Amino acid sequence: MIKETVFKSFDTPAALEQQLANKIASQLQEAVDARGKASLVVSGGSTPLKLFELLSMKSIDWSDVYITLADERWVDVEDSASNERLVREHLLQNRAANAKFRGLKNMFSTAEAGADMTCESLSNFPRPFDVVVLGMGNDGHTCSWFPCSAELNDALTTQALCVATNPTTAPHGRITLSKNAILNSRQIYLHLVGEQKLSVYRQALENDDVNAMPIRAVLAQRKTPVDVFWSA
Ligand SMILES: O=C1O[C@H](COP(=O)(O)O)[C@@H](O)[C@H](O)[C@H]1O
Repeated sequence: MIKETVFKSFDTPAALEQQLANKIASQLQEAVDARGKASLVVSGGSTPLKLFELLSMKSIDWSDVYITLADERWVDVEDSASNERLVREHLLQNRAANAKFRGLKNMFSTAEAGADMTCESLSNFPRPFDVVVLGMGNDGHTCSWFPCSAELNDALTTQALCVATNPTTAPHGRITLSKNAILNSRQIYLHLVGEQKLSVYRQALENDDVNAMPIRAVLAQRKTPVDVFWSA
């Protein structure tokens, strides 16, 4: 059984997004005030779009904020499946247009071939990350740590910043930040919407088998605070 830490429940996605955007913005600004720069790691998928839009309108020193992704599908950055495209269209706009974004995809034809360059490009990114926003799939994956992928163990154990993965139950080769990279952060938020995600989350708390549900690698650790934000 994994002991739950902070779980915040909201009646609507809009109420959640409002509060989470406020928290993230104030933590980023505090980081800028304390250290001159801040770093934010965001996830892709369908859940965070409205959050991105709210965040993009916050009045903080965006030119001192560095943003990257928790994972990326190895597709063209214009592709509808690209997480970078989502970030460019929904987050790097309004006031946040001044943020410094570093994507994970590069010119190599596969994630395996491009992984070293992606790790290298993140090597001088401000760390520990100030804020990491994770999502979770209905199979218990987070980032691109898929239960089905042969590279899961590598993603959960390597000291490298990122790893190429090839999920068999989801489309596209991918690049993902490693567990060590994700946990080297000051605050992690897990952003969940809907009853199905709640039920998957509750199931994840039942035991600590990370191979079955990789989100457990985040939920079971106590090194980095994890606040779960869930809305109906
Ligand atoms: O494949 C992915 O899925 C998860 C969850 O996505 P959602 O559509 O259910 O919000 C996401 O967190 C991850 O970044 C993405 O690449």
